[in-house]
Amino acid sequence: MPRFAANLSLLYTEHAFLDRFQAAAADGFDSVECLFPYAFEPAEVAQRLQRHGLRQVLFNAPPGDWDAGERGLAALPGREQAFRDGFIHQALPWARALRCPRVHVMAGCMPAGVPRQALEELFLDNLRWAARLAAEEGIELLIEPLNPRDVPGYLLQRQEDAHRLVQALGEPNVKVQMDLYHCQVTEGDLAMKLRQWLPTGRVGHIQFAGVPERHEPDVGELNYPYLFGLIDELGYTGVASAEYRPRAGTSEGLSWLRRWKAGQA
Ligand SMILES: O=C(O)[C@@H](O)C(=O)CO
Ligand SMILES: [Mg+2]
Repeated sequence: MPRFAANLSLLYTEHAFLDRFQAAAADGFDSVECLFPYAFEPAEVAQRLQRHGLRQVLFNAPPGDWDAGERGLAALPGREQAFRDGFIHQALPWARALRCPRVHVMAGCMPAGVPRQALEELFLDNLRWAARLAAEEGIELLIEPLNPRDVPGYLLQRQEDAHRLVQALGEPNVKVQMDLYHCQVTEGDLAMKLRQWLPTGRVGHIQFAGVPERHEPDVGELNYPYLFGLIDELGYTGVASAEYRPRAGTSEGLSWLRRWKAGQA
């Protein structure tokens, strides 16, 4: 059975952020992730993890000026220093403090007038630099294709592009974050995509949500019991994280988890 984690930036938003750890543990999760923890102190988040017996499995490196529309800096010309500062002074210390083994590095949205190849080259340079620092601490970096309906203009939209870049980079601690919600919106044919990409060993983390509204996995067009079974069958031993916007209450919407666990017992 995949190890399920709860994304605390999207789940449990009925609670203040620091109280979401307790709520996730009470519902039976043993692992959590979040997007950006930087408004808090690493020690207070580490304390919540410890108090509730949780493992932090992922968070994102600083994405730049989110309110101004930035969605990552790693492929943005002119933002090299900001990316590197954020990685060294925020992402790495946070990963250390939370003993978190993975950091998602967002590429950014394509600026007008810059050829895609130049952006990819810059992305690779920044990733290589960050990957070598992260490797010294046993940390894995992830890159994630995002769908163009939610994040127009994002550099990485398709699984094949993320895998091509990870292969070109050749750093063993850089992998793909395969978000099945984004993948279904952009590409569809999810079972075949899982069969194509999981055996490569380049998928370092999975996330999921219902499509099209990004609610619970049992709401919408996808058949998650089948997909979870396939993920197991393909031998994936990593984490699968619930990254969705609950329709009406997080705990109330966890029947997909209860059903899956009952079926596995
Ligand atoms: O899918 C998402 O939105 C996240 O995993 C993420 O990191 C980008 O915001
Ligand atoms: Mg995601």
